[in-house]
Amino acid sequence: MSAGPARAGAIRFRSLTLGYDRHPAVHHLDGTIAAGDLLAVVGPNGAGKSTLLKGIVGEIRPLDGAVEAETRPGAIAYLPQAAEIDRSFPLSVLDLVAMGLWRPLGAWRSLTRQRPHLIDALAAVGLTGFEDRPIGTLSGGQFQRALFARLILQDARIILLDEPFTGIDERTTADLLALIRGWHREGRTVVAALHDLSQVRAHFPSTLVIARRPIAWGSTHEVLTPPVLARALRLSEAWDEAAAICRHEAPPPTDGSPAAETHDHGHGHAHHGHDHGHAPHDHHDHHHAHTHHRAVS
Ligand SMILES: Nc1ncnc2c1ncn2[C@@H]1O[C@H](COP(=O)(O)OP(=O)(O)OP(=O)(O)O)[C@@H](O)[C@H]1O
Repeated sequence: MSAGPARAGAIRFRSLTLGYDRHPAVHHLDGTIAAGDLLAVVGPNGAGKSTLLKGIVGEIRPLDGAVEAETRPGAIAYLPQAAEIDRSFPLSVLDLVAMGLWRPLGAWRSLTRQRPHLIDALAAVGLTGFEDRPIGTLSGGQFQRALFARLILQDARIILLDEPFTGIDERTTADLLALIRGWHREGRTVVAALHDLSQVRAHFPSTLVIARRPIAWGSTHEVLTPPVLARALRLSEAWDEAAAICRHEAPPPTDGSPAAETHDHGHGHAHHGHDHGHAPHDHHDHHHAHTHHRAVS
């Protein structure tokens, strides 16, 4: 891990602890996602994968430590889990995809000149001719394609995907994986929370295994081993939801260094809410010592 500010496209964690209502959900994560990495985040249900992505994009603020990434508006694109996206809003496919241009253009600028880009993005996801369809009439796979078209237009250097293939048909999954590989070839940083380990092995060169805390981080073939997965499951099952105590671990290797499991070193310390003293969703608390920190590269 380098000592300077996070390089453009890189994401650095400094003893990061994230949580809700003062209960930590991800503990003491240290390390750097290298610019241009294609990283899978895997772990049992409730392991903190979604929480980590929300912490990176700044939707929730650290209880402790920091995330450092590029601060330029639009530098990070984030696709939440399908369940978190409201499809009942009366938007056309074109309107939905055009939202990807809000950052570069502003919400109310004319899209007329951008229409060719929108049409190209729809073609890239196999939705040519769907421009005027209300989003509520799309199948799950078609809706996910439209969201990927929006990501194309966002043109972000860092792309975060939360379970992008859950409930999605095989053909759509294959097409969207091809888009992700294209983003990787373009040098973008892609981080995806995933649960299909064979998919991870086939398409993602690096993997971070978490179970509320980092278990292993490195090249996928070194990380996705039976002992690591068994340990993640064991720790996850043993997790006490009510606990406000965590154990600090040695940081896992990052940036392509050989994978290794992380180990407890018995340094338990308190994570009581009053030690941190702020509501995680209060984005206006400028006085708190542990604000979400996104360093300019
Ligand atoms: N908005 C919230 N408020 C309170 N607790 C939450 C909230 N969102 C998540 N949690 C809790 O944080 C922990 C981590 O959840 P998270 O959704 O990050 O896990 P995950 O690995 O993405 O799980 P899954 O694979 O089931 O989606 C869980 O105990 C969950 O109940």
